[in-house]
Amino acid sequence: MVEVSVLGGVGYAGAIAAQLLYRHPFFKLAHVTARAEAGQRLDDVHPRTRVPLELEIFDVSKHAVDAAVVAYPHGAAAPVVAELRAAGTRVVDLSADFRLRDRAIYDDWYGEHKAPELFGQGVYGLPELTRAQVAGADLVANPGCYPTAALLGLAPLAKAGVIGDVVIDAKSGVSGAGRAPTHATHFISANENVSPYKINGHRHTPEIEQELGVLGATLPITFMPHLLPLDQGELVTAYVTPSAELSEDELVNLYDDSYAREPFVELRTGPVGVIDVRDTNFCRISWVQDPRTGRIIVFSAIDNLWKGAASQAVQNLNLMFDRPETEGLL
Ligand SMILES: NC(=O)C1=CN([C@@H]2O[C@H](COP(=O)(O)OP(=O)(O)OC[C@H]3O[C@@H](n4cnc5c(N)ncnc54)[C@H](OP(=O)(O)O)[C@@H]3O)[C@@H](O)[C@H]2O)C=CC1
Ligand SMILES: CC(=O)N[C@@H](CCC(=O)OP(=O)(O)O)C(=O)O
Repeated sequence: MVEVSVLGGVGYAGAIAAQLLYRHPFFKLAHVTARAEAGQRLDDVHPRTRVPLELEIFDVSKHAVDAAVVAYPHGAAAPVVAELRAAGTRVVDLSADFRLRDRAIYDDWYGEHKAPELFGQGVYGLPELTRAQVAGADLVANPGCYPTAALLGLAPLAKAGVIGDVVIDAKSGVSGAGRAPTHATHFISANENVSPYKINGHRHTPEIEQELGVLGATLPITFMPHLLPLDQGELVTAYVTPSAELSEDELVNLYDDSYAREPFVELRTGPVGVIDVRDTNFCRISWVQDPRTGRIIVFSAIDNLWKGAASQAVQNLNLMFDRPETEGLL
């Protein structure tokens, strides 16, 4: 029995990670931590999780079990991940603290790194692209929600070296912003509204550029997020100007070669919607080619809290512990 602690279990992503691990046939959810709500049960704070465990204040001597899912905000995660790693615990970190490989870029977007000795040691945990590295990793950096959807949608084109230029239009439900409400995420601001945000630059831009670069597409991207009046769900529409002409058959082959055998990628024709992947680890992808401009328009839908965060963390844990990748997720 492999024991797992979930840190930050009252956050939106942490609560779902705990919910999935509590019912997982292989892992044992040993501890769920929180600060202000310690002493309460998780299912009192988040009834839908149906996890009757008492929330505990983090204590590395108790909570450094076989593995941990750290669901803290970036900045807060790094020092705790360092403590867990020093105790030998294998970690999936949901924050951005170990996703980037260029320290200057991290510091620019997030501020000074709080565990510099571990910087760059996280394996980027997008299993469809980095499965082999995740399997042997002790520290997995779970991707951001927008990068998950954008990279899965674009990877076949990036690997084929045919992205000349790309504009990524992205939309997310409000849970993407976490549990603490702000003026922008308050019901009164978000309801009946669709609005772009972080219009002068979003920190997922360098993350997407980094991972597209790993796939062979090194280029500056345009990325623009929007807030939707939904609780969960995320849709990316990527407008790709190809650097080479591609026939319909070639495009079909590129996407089939990448994803035909992927358990959590659903290739579709026609429009995709976030409701179709709600509360699942699936990413639904479709594309069209505009015959007038030649642009390839790729659609990619995920649940930001699931494939964009918590269920992807469990997919990564499955790989790290040599379990069937879909265990506890279908
Ligand atoms: N929401 C999403 O769609 C996605 C989130 N992520 C990432 O996952 C992580 C968790 O996100 P999410 O669940 O949305 O966030 P939330 O804000 O909902 O939850 C974060 C939790 O972390 C705890 N926390 C906050 N600050 C600190 C701190 N300084 N020290 C210790 N604990 C702290 C809080 O617990 P307490 O209340 O007990 O203090 C809080 O409940 C973040 O890094 C986020 O960027 C990644 C992809 C998608
Ligand atoms: C709607 C909304 O606000 N979404 C969040 C993305 C959440 C996410 O993926 O977070 P990290 O990369 O920080 O882990 C945002 O745009 O900041």
